[in-house]
Amino acid sequence: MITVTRALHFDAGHRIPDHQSQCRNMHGHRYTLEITLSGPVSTVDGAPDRGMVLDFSDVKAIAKALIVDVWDHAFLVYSGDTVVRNFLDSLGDHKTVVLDRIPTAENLVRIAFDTLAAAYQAQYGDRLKLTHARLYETPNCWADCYAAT
Ligand SMILES: Nc1nc2c(c(=O)[nH]1)N=C([C@H](O)[C@H](O)COP(=O)(O)OP(=O)(O)OP(=O)(O)O)CN2
Ligand SMILES: [Zn+2]
Repeated sequence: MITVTRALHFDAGHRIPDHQSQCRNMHGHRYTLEITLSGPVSTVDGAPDRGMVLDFSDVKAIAKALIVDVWDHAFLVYSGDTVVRNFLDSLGDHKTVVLDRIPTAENLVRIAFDTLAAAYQAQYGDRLKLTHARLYETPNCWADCYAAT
């Protein structure tokens, strides 16, 4: 089995409301999301994806539509973070994404993985499997989510 990995980048704001240190402040990151799919390499004569598991641009298309375009230049806020939600609401036309969990790297990569696993499955069936997603919050800090085996 071969895997292919595509990296995508986006900028977003967040805060960790109960954090003991500086991450309780509203701040932003340039996130990197890495998507890894596994599957057989196409051997279909004349097929545009011959020799590929999946064209990198097709890996990108779904992740861009469902995660990057939704989170890019948004503020990712926990639904229970009432004070910040009220502030963001007061701004009117602001790109805010309300999440059902605190926007740590761990929770964000889980949301991304679950969203994308369902989408790749819907598009490509059992031919491909999302096996791994990695989300970098900073160049030094990231979280991984793996498919259940
Ligand atoms: N397990 C987690 N720990 C932390 C998370 C997280 O999502 N999961 N998030 C943060 C902060 O939001 C921030 O992203 C990390 O800041 P920091 O530790 O400062 O990361 P840097 O790469 O900038 O490290 P420096 O030492 O400042 O260079 C905190 N913890
Ligand atoms: Zn942060």
